[in-house]
Amino acid sequence: MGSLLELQNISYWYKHENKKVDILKNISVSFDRGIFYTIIGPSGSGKTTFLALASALDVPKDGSVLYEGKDIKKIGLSKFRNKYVSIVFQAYNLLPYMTALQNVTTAMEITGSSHKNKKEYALEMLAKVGISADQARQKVLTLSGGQQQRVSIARALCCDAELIVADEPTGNLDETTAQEIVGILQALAHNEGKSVIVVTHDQNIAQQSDVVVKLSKGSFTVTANKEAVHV
Ligand SMILES: Nc1ncnc2c1ncn2[C@@H]1O[C@H](COP(=O)(O)OP(=O)(O)OP(=O)(O)O)[C@@H](O)[C@H]1O
Repeated sequence: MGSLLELQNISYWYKHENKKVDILKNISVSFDRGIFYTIIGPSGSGKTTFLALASALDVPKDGSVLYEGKDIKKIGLSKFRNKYVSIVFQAYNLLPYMTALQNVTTAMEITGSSHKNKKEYALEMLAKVGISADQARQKVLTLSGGQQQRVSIARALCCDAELIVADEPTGNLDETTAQEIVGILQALAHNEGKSVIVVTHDQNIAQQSDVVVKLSKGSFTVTANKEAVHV
């Protein structure tokens, strides 16, 4: 089976005072199901830009992004964003005055989820990431940072995308809670066959991932932490 997501000869640059500033130069990386990837690199190395291209929040200046071998432009960028990829943000991006459950069911409605009983499925996804039925009925404002990030992961799961991308998902959390969130993301890859791509500054998280993509000065290196993983 081919890769789930493939970035082919991707380049990205910004224009700054009429000069071209290269951020990513001719990068090719593939992402497979069942693998937990981390993207690391110094501040400004283009990690967030990379994730934005992988999740169609932006388009590369050069090169293409393929999903199951098909150019995501052909799939349609908004359809790809809605149906094929789920994004977890550092700042959770939940609707604060809604309950955890409403946050998840609202996302299911927006993405046109085909689940018949949305509430039941949302509760199941929330339970999977450690949010009880009681907590699910609380306004997210009243939940801790770690609980809010769990809710945002449950929201990411509810649209059944095989590809989950996360930008510094543990950036606002203490070490213990961060480790729990990493455990959840790891389990999604290893037990549920998702392709999980996490941008992080944290070396400890990178060490726990299966494959590390390191960005530096526009170029990149890919290292497998596990011998069984081909890169
Ligand atoms: N809209 C923009 N216009 C010009 N330059 C930009 C723009 N957005 C980002 N950049 C620059 O592109 C570079 C890469 O940014 P990016 O956010 O992808 O890096 P990063 O590795 O995620 O950084 P950090 O770890 O600090 O979040 C940075 O130098 C940033 O200043």
